[in-house]
Amino acid sequence: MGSKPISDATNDTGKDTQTEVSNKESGRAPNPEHTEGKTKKAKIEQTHEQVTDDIMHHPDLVNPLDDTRIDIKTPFTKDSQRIKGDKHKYEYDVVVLGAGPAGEAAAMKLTKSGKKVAVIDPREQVGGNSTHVGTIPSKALRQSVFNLINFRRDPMFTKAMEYQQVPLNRVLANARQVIRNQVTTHTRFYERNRIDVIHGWASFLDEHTLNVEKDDGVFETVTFNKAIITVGSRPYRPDILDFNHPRVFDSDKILQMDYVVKKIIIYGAGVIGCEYASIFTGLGYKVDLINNQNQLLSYLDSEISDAIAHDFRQFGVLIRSNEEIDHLETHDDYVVLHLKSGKRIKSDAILWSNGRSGNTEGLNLEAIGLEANSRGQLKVDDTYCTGVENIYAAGDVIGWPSLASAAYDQGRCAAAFMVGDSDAEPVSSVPTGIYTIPEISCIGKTEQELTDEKVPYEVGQAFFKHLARAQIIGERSGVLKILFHRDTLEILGIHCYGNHASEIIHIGQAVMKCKSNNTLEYFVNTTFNYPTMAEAYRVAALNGLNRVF
Ligand SMILES: Cc1cc2nc3c(=O)[nH]c(=O)nc-3n(C[C@H](O)[C@H](O)[C@H](O)COP(=O)(O)OP(=O)(O)OC[C@H]3O[C@@H](n4cnc5c(N)ncnc54)[C@H](O)[C@@H]3O)c2cc1C
Ligand SMILES: NC(=O)c1ccc[n+]([C@@H]2O[C@H](COP(=O)([O-])OP(=O)(O)OC[C@H]3O[C@@H](n4cnc5c(N)ncnc54)[C@H](O)[C@@H]3O)[C@@H](O)[C@H]2O)c1
Repeated sequence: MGSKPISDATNDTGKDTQTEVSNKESGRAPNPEHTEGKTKKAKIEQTHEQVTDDIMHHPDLVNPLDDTRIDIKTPFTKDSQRIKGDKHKYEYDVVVLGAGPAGEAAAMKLTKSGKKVAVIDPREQVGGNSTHVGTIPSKALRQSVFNLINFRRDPMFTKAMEYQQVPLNRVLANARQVIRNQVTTHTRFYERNRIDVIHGWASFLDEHTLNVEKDDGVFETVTFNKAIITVGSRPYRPDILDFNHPRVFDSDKILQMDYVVKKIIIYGAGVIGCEYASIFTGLGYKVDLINNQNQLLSYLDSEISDAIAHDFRQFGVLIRSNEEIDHLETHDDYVVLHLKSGKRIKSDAILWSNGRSGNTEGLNLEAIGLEANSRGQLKVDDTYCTGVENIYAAGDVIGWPSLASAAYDQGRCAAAFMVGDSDAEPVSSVPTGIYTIPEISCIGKTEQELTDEKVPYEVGQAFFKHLARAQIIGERSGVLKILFHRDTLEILGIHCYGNHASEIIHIGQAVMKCKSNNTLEYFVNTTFNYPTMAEAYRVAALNGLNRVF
């Protein structure tokens, strides 16, 4: 049965979140195949008739001046070839479950490889949790808050502007617009690539059949030769908390917060907890950040972890380390968090940000002989194949690293393995990009790891406050650290703290990827634009070389 799990109420359909943009609002006709399937099929058939065997032309390329079709010289899979697909008795060559980044990348790779593809998702819009409740709204919200902070800091405006707290859902106005734009862009990708998007909850009937439950309670079956499960994840909700209470939030529900608070508890100091700590302090809230461990984001380079903890304290975050929830007391206008250590914290609201679970329980995995782990995640091999040979999985539903960036690449790779690409490689190295204020980004090894492995490394540092560009744009804190082998000068790790860190890291990543040229000398022997933030690499490289004797 493809019934929606009750605990998913706010997560996966996203219908009751205010970030969901209706088709009406976005000005786009609803896509569902169940309402327009016949018309679309007719259109596709018409296009096939227009494709003659001797001329290769793309049906989407039309000369804007005279409306004639533009011939293309390179080989192109004609629709007539594409929709015939592989030789089998099923409706689709491949069905993709979930239209988030992993599902989209898989679908695009498959359709470009000549497969007939359908994507199933219960949301009315494509984009997945990433676009509707995860990456996109949180990053757009962060940008609005970042702008607000800079606005308040600028002496030209501070006198004129009486600072007031603004409810979160008002600050989200910009995020809603970004979501609309993203949905429009991605909807076009599916349309242009002639991928059928079916709206409904998918669950397995057997290894080649899905049951799809539509909004109106109508069920439909879809048959497929192969499938990719990219159903993503949702916030983990422990039974001891009542998420229906208006003062208890998770990272999905927080986007609906429509009242102003003075103080908020964030339980869980992972990436989501830390990013929201920045957002809330930027809005002027007092934050109690409850960390189960003794260090913030303990997998980071410890200097960077110390730096973010220091800046959080400066901005009014009270970090409470090594704490664990006992229970939560809820009242109409406040909550009290009771910790196992005996502490009690009173606050206007609580944001629970302690982990996520894979969306597998509604999939009826038993019907295909698969089982998810205790976090709802699926196990896959190096080709993203599950234990069932025609069923693959990618993105958050397989666990590591649970990032939109990696989900997209995993989806594309899973599809590449599925179609037998000889150069396909699983995703193995992913940079960290944490959008706190300031940002954090890293790639490669940390000092602690290199010390444990007894690698003779050295450190080169550049502090943003000394860079001309940073001074011009008003960056006060930030550092770029390059860790390199003191004998070979090979770059082993790059750690960046400061605004634009998530962009800056990619310069170093590119050099590290060039195996034979991966040395610190690249940054010394290359002229950088001036003034730029990228200049930090040259400054850090020279700083590091001065330590080598
Ligand atoms: C607050 C927050 C901030 C984040 N920030 C970042 C960031 O800055 N950078 C980054 O890289 N990552 C970030 N992430 C992580 C990122 O959002 C996820 O890694 C990404 O969404 C995973 O993509 P996915 O394709 O696996 O699944 P999702 O985006 O979760 O999409 C899965 C889709 O599957 C659908 N689905 C579920 N069940 C079914 C079913 N039975 N049948 C059909 N469809 C189904 C869902 O409706 C959903 O649309 C953030 C996450 C959160 C929560
Ligand atoms: N900028 C970014 O890249 C970004 C931003 C936000 C979120 N994310 C992704 O979202 C994911 C969730 O982040 P988070 O901060 O909520 O948590 P997290 O994954 O960092 O974990 C927080 C804590 O919850 C525990 N936990 C995780 N899943 C659990 C489950 N199902 N049941 C019980 N405990 C569980 C973990 O062991 C950990 O102690 C992360 O994997 C992160 O990669 C990324």
